[in-house]
Amino acid sequence: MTEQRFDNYIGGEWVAGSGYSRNINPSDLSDGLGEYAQADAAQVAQAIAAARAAFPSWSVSGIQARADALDKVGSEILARREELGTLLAREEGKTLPEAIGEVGRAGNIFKFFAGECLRLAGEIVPSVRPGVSVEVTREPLGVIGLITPWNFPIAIPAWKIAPALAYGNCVVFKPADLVPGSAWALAEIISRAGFPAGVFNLVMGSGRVVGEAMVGDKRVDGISFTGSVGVGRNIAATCVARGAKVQLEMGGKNPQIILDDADLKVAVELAVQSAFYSTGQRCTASSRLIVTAGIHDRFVEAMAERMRIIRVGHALHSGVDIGPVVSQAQLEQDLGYIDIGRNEGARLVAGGERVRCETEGYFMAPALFADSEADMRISREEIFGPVANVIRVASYEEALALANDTEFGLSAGIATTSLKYANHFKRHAQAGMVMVNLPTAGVDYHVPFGGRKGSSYGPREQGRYAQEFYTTVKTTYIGG
Ligand SMILES: NC(=O)C1=CN([C@@H]2O[C@H](COP(=O)(O)OP(=O)(O)OC[C@H]3O[C@@H](n4cnc5c(N)ncnc54)[C@H](OP(=O)(O)O)[C@@H]3O)[C@@H](O)[C@H]2O)C=CC1
Ligand SMILES: O=C(O)CCC(=O)C(=O)O
Repeated sequence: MTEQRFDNYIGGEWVAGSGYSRNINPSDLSDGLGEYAQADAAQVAQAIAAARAAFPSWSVSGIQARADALDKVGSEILARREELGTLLAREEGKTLPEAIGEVGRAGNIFKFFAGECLRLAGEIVPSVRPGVSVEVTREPLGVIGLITPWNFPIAIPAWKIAPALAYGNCVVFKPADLVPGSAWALAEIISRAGFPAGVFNLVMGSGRVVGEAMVGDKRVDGISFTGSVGVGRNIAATCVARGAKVQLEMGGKNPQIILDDADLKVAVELAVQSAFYSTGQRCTASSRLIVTAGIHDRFVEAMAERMRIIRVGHALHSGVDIGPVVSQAQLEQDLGYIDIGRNEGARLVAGGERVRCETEGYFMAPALFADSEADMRISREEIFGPVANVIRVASYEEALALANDTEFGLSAGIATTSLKYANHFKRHAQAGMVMVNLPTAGVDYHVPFGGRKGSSYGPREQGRYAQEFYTTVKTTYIGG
């Protein structure tokens, strides 16, 4: 039976791809979600031209119209949360409750930025010259290329598309080839929300073809990217060379410190959440559990006990805690790190093997290593799967030093009942986001998101801080 075909959206029209690729359910490889268009470079150029043509009038469009359209998108996403969550869980493999939660987040983001349209403010400041006044205002950046990863198929697109449109930009959006279904559903909602033709365009296809064509095109004024460090750095190099604005969200090797005085139950629960939920496929996941000696053995034992009741299975089945890994390549990467950890001399406490379920999919048991050292590859490299390791330290000071000893700086967590250590950590953790007695993953949608060092580049995403990337500042001097 032939599967339904889903086309690109360019200049207000649905346009057939130059080819199609099949979207497959990682929980059940016999389940196809449809065939999704693959754009070629010519179609990308067409989408950029449509966005450029729409920009002059959209950039000065009324804020009420923008707010209404964004609010409509948000309302429809929220109303269809279960259906869209099912689609998302089916194509990406996170569990249904996680997927419905992500869809809810996407809906709320559109509603938040509907409000932000009305709140964009400027400044009037006195001049140092008599008889002159100075205005500082924000204007849209222009045409923005958005490149998103597979691990949050609707929330990450939402937190890039909504602010881009709210502040008057036109968008060319390239979702990850592994998860075009949620992106297409979002585009379809946007196509009916009242945005003029060309303001929003969807071009599906591979990073090598579609992504590179967008990044290299001089008519694209800015690129916002989330994904791997290697791809992000190449994108930045191209953008900087041609003077385009660039915003990157990349990897993490987020530390989770557990101090002797932590509540053991709280510590275990947040470590399980940070390391294994969403199959560990979050840039905010923690795969580095840094534990002080006084609680270390009790913590490892309690983790092993807790992991025994984690249920791995089909993302749509009830009672499942952790769905499959997203793809064969990612599964091989995760299992490869199990071998690397073993070969480095770390002790595998639990999990790490493939799991057979009633359907054929990319299932693996979450894995915990102990007795690992800070300089091992499993302690330093982002794994992006359900694999965590415990590093024993003697003191809070050693824990903090290790937490900061990484090329990344996205999220950092501490489990402690000590206000003194919590406050010190909050101040000295070299990360964009700090979590006290909470998992390193799982963030709010209305406050800044992003990191330091190798994790991020450019202005923060989300909340009102998003305007830093999606607008450009103008200073106007007015004489008498
Ligand atoms: N920080 C995060 O949230 C994420 C981090 N990662 C990390 O990256 C690793 C690999 O995942 P992967 O999906 O391959 O990540 P990538 O960085 O390859 O993909 C992210 C996005 O960039 C696109 N892309 C790929 N190559 C190019 C290019 N040359 N020019 C422009 N765009 C491009 C991808 O397209 P397409 O996939 O369609 O080809 C996708 O849309 C993971 O194991 C994990 O470590 C991955 C996902 C999210
Ligand atoms: O932890 C979260 O809520 C967000 C994580 C995220 O954005 C990511 O993994 O890319």
